[in-house]
Amino acid sequence: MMRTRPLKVALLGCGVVGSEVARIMTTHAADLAARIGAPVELAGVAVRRPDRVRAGIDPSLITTDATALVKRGDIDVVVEVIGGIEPARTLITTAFQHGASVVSANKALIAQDGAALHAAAEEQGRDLYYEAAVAGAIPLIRPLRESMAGDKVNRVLGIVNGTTNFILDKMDTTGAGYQEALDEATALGYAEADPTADVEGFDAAAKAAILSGIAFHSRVLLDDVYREGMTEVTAADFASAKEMGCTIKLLAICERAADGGSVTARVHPAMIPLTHPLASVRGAYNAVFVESEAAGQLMFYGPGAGGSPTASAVLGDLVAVCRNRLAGATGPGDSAYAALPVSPMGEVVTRYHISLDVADKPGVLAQVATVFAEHGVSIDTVRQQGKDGEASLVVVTHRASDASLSGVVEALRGLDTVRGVASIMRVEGE
Ligand SMILES: NC(=O)C1=CN([C@@H]2O[C@H](COP(=O)(O)OP(=O)(O)OC[C@H]3O[C@@H](n4cnc5c(N)ncnc54)[C@H](O)[C@@H]3O)[C@@H](O)[C@H]2O)C=CC1
Ligand SMILES: N[C@@H](CC=O)C(=O)O
Ligand code: NA
Repeated sequence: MMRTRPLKVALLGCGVVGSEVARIMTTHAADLAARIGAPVELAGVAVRRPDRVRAGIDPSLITTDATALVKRGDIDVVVEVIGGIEPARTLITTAFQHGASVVSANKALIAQDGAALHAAAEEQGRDLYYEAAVAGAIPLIRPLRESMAGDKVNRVLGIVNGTTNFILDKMDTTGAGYQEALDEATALGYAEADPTADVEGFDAAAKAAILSGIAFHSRVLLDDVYREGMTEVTAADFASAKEMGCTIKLLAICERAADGGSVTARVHPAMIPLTHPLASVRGAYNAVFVESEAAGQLMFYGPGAGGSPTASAVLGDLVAVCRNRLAGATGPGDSAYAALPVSPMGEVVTRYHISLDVADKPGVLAQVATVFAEHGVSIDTVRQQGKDGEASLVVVTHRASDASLSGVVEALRGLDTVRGVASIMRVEGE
């Protein structure tokens, strides 16, 4: 039966995502009410620039005082789409204290303060949902938290940042320059307020921390995630990748150690074979593989960024949280009981593609090969191209630990015949 008294929603932030949340709430009001069992009313919209024209939003709902809005006491759900750590963190905490549940898209905040925010929600008997925070529209948090709650996840691997995938895709397929592609991604609403978060891998690392925590029922913080961005990926790297039948993607990889006693989480560019499903993930799309003991391999794919796709995930959470409120219940909260430690990057084992500038003279190849052998790193293939006394040497290794590879690189830099290490890239997905 439909309840007549509406559930009241406060929207914090009305930018790329917030404006789409407001639009869908208005245009789909009747369907949302039918699905929830009560009307959902936009009761206030906190913005920074009140003079801006906001189509479809009653101007009387607009306020610049987000704190007063979350303190009103009659708000059932606060939707936080401001982004950043403060004032978002204080506003969410205040919302719980004043009886509201919270839906957020804020991966930076959840990765940093998720445990404290979950505790605040639990203390007040309220919900904290954030499906939009990881991989935009793709249902990933709830499948991991709920659908897979009876299974044992061993690995989560994928593309979780739309902006960088958009840029890398453009660089690879159209030869576009980095800045040009980034400007386009920003104009399309994919990039963070400060796109450094995207291109330097902080956004993907926040998502990897959230995913690892949920997948492995452990506390994984942003600082636990090894991070390399994609700003140093060059056209030459794409050319090398092509020669190997690969392309380059910024990947997030969260793994349980073989002995089950620890986990690792990392974000870095990697070469992947063109035949791998991740290679055909284009534009701002994301795709994530989840490997678990009972289910085997699952793939989640869809739009990872953009106002409307992200609003879809926010609205899904809003419906879930509203249903919980009507039932007088809360959804599943934080789960970190396994408390698995996070191992350092040195223990990660994978393959490497190393490009060296070397002197083009007899014995260099043997010298280089000896360095690899001395560090226990086995070589898969070597390709050499010589020109005017200089040569480039491309070495692809078998699986080796990151610590061993670092030892190799340091030793190579010490060789007179090695003029420079032009690039080092991990090779995944084989
Ligand atoms: N744009 C996207 O594709 C996605 C964004 N997200 C997340 O969603 C959140 C919002 O992102 P966007 O909408 O893209 O950002 P945006 O920058 O377009 O919108 C944020 C809005 O919040 C407003 N704001 C800032 N401080 C405020 C305050 N104290 N009170 C009221 N309003 C305030 C800003 O003026 C801006 O209009 C971020 O946490 C972001 O990481 C998550 C997934 C995808
Ligand atoms: N800036 C982010 C937005 C979605 O999370 C991205 O590009 O993926
Ligand atoms: Na999602």
